[in-house]
Amino acid sequence: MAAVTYELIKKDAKTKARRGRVTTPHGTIETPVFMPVGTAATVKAMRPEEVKEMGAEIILSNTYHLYLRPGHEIVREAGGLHKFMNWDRAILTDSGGFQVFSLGDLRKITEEGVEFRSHIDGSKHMLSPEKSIEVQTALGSDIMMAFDECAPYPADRGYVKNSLERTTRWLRRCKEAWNDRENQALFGIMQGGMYKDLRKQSAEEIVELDLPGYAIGGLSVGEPKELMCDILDDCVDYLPEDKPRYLMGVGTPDYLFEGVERGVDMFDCVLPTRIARHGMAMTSAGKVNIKNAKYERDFTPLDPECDCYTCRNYSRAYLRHLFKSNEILSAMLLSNHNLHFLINLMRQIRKAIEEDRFLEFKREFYGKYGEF
Ligand SMILES: CNc1nc2c(CC[C@H]3O[C@@H](OC)[C@H](O)[C@@H]3OC)c3nc(N)[nH]c(=O)c3cc2[nH]1
Ligand SMILES: [Zn+2]
Repeated sequence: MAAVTYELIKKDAKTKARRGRVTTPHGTIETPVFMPVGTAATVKAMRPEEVKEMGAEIILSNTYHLYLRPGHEIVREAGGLHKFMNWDRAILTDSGGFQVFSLGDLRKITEEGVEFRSHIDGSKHMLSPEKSIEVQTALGSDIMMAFDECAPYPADRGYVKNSLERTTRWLRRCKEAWNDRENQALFGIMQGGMYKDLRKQSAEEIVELDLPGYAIGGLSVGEPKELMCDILDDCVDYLPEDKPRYLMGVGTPDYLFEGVERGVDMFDCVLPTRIARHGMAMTSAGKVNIKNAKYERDFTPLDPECDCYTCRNYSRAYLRHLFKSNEILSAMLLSNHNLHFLINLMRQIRKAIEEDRFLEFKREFYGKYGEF
């Protein structure tokens, strides 16, 4: 029995949006889904009970960060990531490919893998397909991402073609190193930059390996939104209909709608918790910078349409006070709200697809949310 399976429940009548369910060894995931990011084995400022209470069925963590600190052997000795971080639902781990290119002090890419210096202490390391799978096996995540190169944007066609072909060779090596297939799934990652023919080539090469799920990588890397949507218009369809499709690093509400509309099932983004720590909230009436002086005597909830713990118990004036006073509770309360907001938005999107009113819901949301 494969570790991860996908069931298509309903397709939207007017768009490629689809409602589905992913089954994993640590429970099922209703899709489309927004996955909270827990890079260093914690969803920042949140206790697992709170993340569970808001309805999250899967969270993400990161090979690059956990390999460098505390080290995957320590997590293995702790009984794996689920035990270590007290999270008994599903976990997806990224392979480290993206972080090596965006965080580490990049030394060089070879056919073998990538040599880099740790962003923590400058020590030298090598991540390869085999090493990435070894680390993710030690972490015990339900879904392991293949070790890939996320091509930079912009990048010329020749570079992108060579890079995607190496990523495919790395994926074959990841599949060779993938052993516990009953308990851990391996997802391939499509690359190909902003070149539709290269996206098709990458998709054909990775789908040939018949993996349990596939991600669309190499996007949300600084390209204009229109360009990302244009690429997605075609490349989602290059992936099989009976497997989950994960768009990596996406995103804010508008990007979630655009991705769902084009048939994407899974999303992740660090923004909800990252902007929360700077006092920026996502609300049904658009973004709110709670540090703004206009909230000094505003004793109404952050978002009157939100039923999260923060909106039920605290006022904007109090949240502003916490941020102005640099209180730790500020990050906790606003992270809770922002995650709840996105998880709740996906719940409403799933319901809209079930009721064949996805486009109407999207228009209604855009009308209220204002500028993104
Ligand atoms: C933000 N835009 C973006 N993120 C991306 C990530 C990291 C997500 C991962 O990195 C962390 O957030 C930066 C999250 O923890 C997430 O974990 C899975 C990608 N990872 C891989 N392996 N390949 C890609 O092509 C890729 C593209 C991305 N575009
Ligand atoms: Zn709220």
